[in-house]
Amino acid sequence: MSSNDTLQRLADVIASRRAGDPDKSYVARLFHKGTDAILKKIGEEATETVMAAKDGDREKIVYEVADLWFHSMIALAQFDLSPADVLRELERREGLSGLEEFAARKAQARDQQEAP
Ligand SMILES: N=c1c2ncn([C@@H]3O[C@H](COP(=O)(O)OP(=O)(O)OP(=O)(O)O)[C@@H](O)[C@H]3O)c2ncn1[C@@H]1O[C@H](COP(=O)(O)O)[C@@H](O)[C@H]1O
Repeated sequence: MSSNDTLQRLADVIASRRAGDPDKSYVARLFHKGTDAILKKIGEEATETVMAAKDGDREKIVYEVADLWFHSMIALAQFDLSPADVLRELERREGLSGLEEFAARKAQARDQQEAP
């Protein structure tokens, strides 16, 4: 079983919770609270990830990144997106050096500024 399958299975459960009962499901409750509440959780989980990493606690890093991915997936669903969309973007970037991509973006911005 691939990790893509795991992400997609979780995405399916998350999608099924959009019409769920907020009293019976954590995900349904978060959807019910709305976008700001979802984004707040992402901020919290990102901070907790940073703190775990600063402590060098490998087990905690995995735990917090799982929380971060999970809440990011709820945000994706909130905007009708899925892990497949993110994986496609990562695949598009495959083999493209981050430094080259950065330089290309800078050059493009410069060209746009200089255009009459
Ligand atoms: N992967 C997860 C998952 N990861 C984390 N969490 C919940 O996310 C919350 C994380 O919040 P915190 O760490 O901040 O802990 P907290 O103190 O409970 O939250 P706050 O009071 O601080 O807001 C906890 O309540 C966790 O239980 C998750 N809840 C659900 N899932 C998956 O989603 C599925 C659907 O869940 P329900 O919608 O609850 O049925 C489950 O079967 C799981 O597969």
